[in-house]
Amino acid sequence: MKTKVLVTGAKGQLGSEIQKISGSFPEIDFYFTDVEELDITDPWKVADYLILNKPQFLVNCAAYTAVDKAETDLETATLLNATAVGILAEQAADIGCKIIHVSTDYVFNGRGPRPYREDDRVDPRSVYGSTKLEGEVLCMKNNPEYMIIRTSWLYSAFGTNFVKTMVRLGGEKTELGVIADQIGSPTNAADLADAILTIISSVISAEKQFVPGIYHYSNEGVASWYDFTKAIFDIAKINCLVKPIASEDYPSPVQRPAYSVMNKSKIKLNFGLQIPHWRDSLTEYFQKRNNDMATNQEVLENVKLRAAEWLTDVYDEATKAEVRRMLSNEDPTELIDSFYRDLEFGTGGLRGIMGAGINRMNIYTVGAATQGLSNYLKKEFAGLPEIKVAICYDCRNNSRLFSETSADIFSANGIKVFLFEDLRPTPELSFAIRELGCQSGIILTASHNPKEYNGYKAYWDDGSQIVSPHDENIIDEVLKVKAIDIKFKGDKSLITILGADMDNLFLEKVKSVSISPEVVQRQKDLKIVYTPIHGTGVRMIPAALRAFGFANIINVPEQDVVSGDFPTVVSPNPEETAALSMAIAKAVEVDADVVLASDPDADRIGVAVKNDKGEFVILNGNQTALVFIFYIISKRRESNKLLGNEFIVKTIVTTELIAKIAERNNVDFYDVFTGFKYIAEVIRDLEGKKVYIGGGEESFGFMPADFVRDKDAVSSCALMAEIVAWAKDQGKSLYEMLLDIYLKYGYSREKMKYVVRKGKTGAEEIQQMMVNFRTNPPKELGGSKLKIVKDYETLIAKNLLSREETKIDQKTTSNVLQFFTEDGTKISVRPSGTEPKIKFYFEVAGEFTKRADYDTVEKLADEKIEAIMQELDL
Ligand SMILES: NC(=O)C1=CN([C@@H]2O[C@H](COP(=O)(O)OP(=O)(O)OC[C@H]3O[C@@H](n4cnc5c(N)ncnc54)[C@H](OP(=O)(O)O)[C@@H]3O)[C@@H](O)[C@H]2O)C=CC1
Ligand SMILES: Cc1cn([C@H]2C[C@H](O)[C@@H](COP(=O)(O)OP(=O)(O)O[C@H]3O[C@@H](C)C(=O)[C@@H](O)[C@H]3O)O2)c(=O)[nH]c1=O
Repeated sequence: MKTKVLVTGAKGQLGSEIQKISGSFPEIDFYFTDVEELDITDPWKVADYLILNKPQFLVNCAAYTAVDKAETDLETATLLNATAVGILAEQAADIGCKIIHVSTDYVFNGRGPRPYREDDRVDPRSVYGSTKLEGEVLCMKNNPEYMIIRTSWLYSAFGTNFVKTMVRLGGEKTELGVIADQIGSPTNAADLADAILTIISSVISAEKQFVPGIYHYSNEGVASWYDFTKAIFDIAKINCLVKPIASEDYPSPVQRPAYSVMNKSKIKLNFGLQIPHWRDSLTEYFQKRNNDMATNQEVLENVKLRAAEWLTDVYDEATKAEVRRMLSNEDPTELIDSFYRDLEFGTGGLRGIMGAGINRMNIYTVGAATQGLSNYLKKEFAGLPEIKVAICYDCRNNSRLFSETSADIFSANGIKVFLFEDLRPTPELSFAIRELGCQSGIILTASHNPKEYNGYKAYWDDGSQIVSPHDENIIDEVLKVKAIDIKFKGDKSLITILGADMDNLFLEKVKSVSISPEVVQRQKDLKIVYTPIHGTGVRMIPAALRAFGFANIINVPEQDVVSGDFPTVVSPNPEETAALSMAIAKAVEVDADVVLASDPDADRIGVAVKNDKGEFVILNGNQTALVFIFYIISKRRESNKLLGNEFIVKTIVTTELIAKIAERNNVDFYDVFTGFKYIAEVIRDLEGKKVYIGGGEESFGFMPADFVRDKDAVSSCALMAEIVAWAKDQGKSLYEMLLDIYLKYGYSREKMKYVVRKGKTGAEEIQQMMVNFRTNPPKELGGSKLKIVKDYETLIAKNLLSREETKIDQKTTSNVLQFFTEDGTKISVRPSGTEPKIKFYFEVAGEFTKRADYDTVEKLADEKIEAIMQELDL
């Protein structure tokens, strides 16, 4: 699970720099807020936000920084720099969240004879300085887990600051007087941002300790404002004469400290930081700025040309108006983002932010996808008298518009369309494709992405997402389509609306997933809290639970509201505690047996259960899959429903315990590449020969039956409730049952970590990492010898001890490497196909023989994973 870090004042200089580098800290889940999202002076909003999102760290970058203005605005400066800090610190402490608060050199009087140390006497000489000091005091008092980082003379590419003012004045004037008797250390906010995140990261990895206290951080070196200006003009090649002046020659409401150099030994020592000299950092600042400007100019010209094409009559008026607005906006960011590349139709379909432009989800990009798919279907199924597709959509904004547009386009191409009357879960689409004998189907959904996104997934005639060779072929067709080629004018006679009839057929099938109806009957009052997190699950999952026989389904009314804005959550992702927090609160209130959740398109499932301390904890994806497989096999065995021709499927990065359960029970099992389309492929290959009884992967997805050929949260929620009922029937909780599984089959702990490397150089770095792992695999991991290396690119498994090589049984190759050690550790490495990431999946075994040892065993396993991560330099 990632560590959650809340950043307040995130649109200021420092906050923006933190945002800019946040991608390099994949272990952190960032929550960026500024006054619109979280006004830190509002105690109620702060309390709600913290309780809902439960960050582990809070970095406060919000402040009143207008030094002169503060002199006549004591009230606001105090509220923001002092009172609000006290509130943040206190409320953070209430939820066990550490606070890193940023303060200033202006807390000193500026008469120091040597660089200020953290414990030197404070004596602010301005309202800004004294309110910041008050904030420090309240922060320390209200949260024992605090770090105060005092910095000085910040500048950055964002916001207004001394560097930007000087560049502007230098361009306007031929001569400038700048104070030479005030000495300090200019600080590039990018360096401070990096220092803060490095500190947090090293605390997360337990490499360093969070030692509460005050710390000083600025760039190395000393300068007067005059020296600083000279350097700015020098580096930026600005032709303006700088003259040194005295403080009294530059009258202002606040006389700035004469000397505010700070001693930084403490922060350097405690966290091993290397701090750049201010002059080097300033040079780098201008280099970056120049590079950005040059690239931006080139990109901008190109983007403007592409945007101009969207002003022709092929596009509707609303779209044209939107493009005109972007073109006339002084800030070109939105225009660039919307037009700098084509939104890619990949093997998983489309996914992107909604809006006008070639890199956005809109009726033209969706239209091109549908037109391309139509062209391919007509070639591929030319021999059929009729081609049929099913269309489904989720709760997202525009999902309905995009599905209706697609229905028109398919029908305009002579294809028969079955369109759901209203939102429905992804698994129901998969079912409907099979039930209606369609050749293809699409769903408009962006799964659990943020609300700005939408997406388009394409399915084949077996109800599975498209696989090779159709995926590449469809991509080729889509790439050929131009806006003018899209046939938007639908043929309504070819469009049939699907509704309750299909729902009933689907529910009948879902009901057949139940293995122990008698247990459900006995435990029909099981208290189940269920949340659809504003998505499609609300349509079918409570109905599925009732169809199984459960009668006590407790909802979270606020989250039953269907909405593409996901108003009660930051991210509608059922694997995140924040998304489940309302459901868990409800579960605590009613003392529920289980919390179930589904993501917006109801393909993925979240499960929370009470642990031995009575707290609700979320099962990870491996645990969920493990529980399902354990139950399915055990229960089938118990009721003589294992006939010998059954099989299960998991993905290669999913826990090996599942394989163990299958092996010990003589059930065939297959290991496939990540993605349910590969699980579906195995089912297709074994159709009529063997019986599929379940399959899943670590990504919180499970597929209990083959009438759906994708992740299915509808059947999964109902079956998970049955499992909880089964455990309860034996006087156990699901948590206890999970521990039983570990006791019987062995304990393993899993974790995933990804490393982000952006841009062209990042992609090269990721490739290089894979090359290094291939040519020079680690000899030992976590104190145990490496035994087997599986390379899915060559499909060869090497036993390093016996030197034996065996072939891996997979239909295609994939850029994945796996390391297995003698003591049962498995590490899988694979670059993401769609994002600038390389993913590492860890699984370590543990010695677990007594329930009472569980916490210790888990802790040891976590430590082992951390140690391996360090060995791999992650
Ligand atoms: N700038 C400097 O030279 C130095 C700054 N510092 C300290 O470093 C920290 C970061 O400074 P810097 O990035 O320059 O500050 P900025 O002024 O650039 O950013 C502060 C941010 O806080 C936001 N904000 C204002 N009111 C609220 C509110 N009620 N709730 C939430 N956010 C709010 C501001 O929004 P809006 O702009 O809309 O008001 C702004 O985006 C501060 O603590 C500052 O005191 C220390 C030494 C030097
Ligand atoms: C524009 C200008 C400023 N100056 C002087 C005035 C002042 O003493 C000094 C810096 O001016 P500024 O107003 O940019 O600096 P100021 O806003 O005081 O900067 C401070 O901001 C707060 C938030 C902090 O915490 C401090 O560390 C410090 O960075 O430069 C000149 O001498 N000539 C000029 O033309």
